[in-house]
Amino acid sequence: MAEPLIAPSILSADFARLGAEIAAVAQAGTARADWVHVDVMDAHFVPNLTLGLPVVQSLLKVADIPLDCHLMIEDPDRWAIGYAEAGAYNVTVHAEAAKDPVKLAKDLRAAGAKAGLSIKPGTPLEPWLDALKHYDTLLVMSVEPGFGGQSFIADVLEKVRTARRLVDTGQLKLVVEIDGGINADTIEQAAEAGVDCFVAGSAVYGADDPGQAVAALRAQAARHRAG
Ligand SMILES: O=C(CO)[C@H](O)[C@H](O)COP(=O)(O)O
Ligand SMILES: [Fe+2]
Repeated sequence: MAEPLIAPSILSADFARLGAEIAAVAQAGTARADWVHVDVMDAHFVPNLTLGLPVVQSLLKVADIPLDCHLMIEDPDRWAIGYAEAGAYNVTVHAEAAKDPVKLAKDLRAAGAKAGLSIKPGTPLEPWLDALKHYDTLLVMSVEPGFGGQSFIADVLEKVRTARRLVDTGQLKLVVEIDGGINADTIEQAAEAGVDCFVAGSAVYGADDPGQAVAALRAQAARHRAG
């Protein structure tokens, strides 16, 4: 299996210095993150409000690293395409909010982005397996979406194991990503279950040295990868 991917979430970064906070995990070397995770929340699909397309467009001008946009919004069928057209590397929409997930994935890919589908902790994987054939990433939420710094919900690892099996047997071709409560205490069980990409917000931006936290999490995940 390829090296684990680490995607720091800027939800826990200083919003007054987002460019510098991204640069802190984009230095060359082992401290460089693979993607930077951007949590877009609209105060409707989730109770919290963060940032939207104008901020992402500005970040894309200064960020020297792929942006992984996690859209926790109502009506992604209407709004997600803007993030792809702006140049986001991966655009993830929620299965619970998408009206036509297959068309959405095709549109995101046609606009040049990778397409991601996310499921909340209580959402089963099975109903989405056909749609996932059109997606590049599956984002398994391991906290209820809306806030950083919550505790990891280990029950979701069963969905990760199923997705890993389907990828390893060639039935799906996507990156298995996990989001919520990932830190030095939880990353090993997620790695053992078969996660490819680990989102970490508070564990990276709450650390004294965010780059060092990226390197440490990646090394820890690599030692515990499945397969
Ligand atoms: O999507 C999210 C919350 O809805 C965040 O990406 C996630 O919670 C990251 O923060 P932490 O690692 O602190 O849990
Ligand atoms: Fe997220």
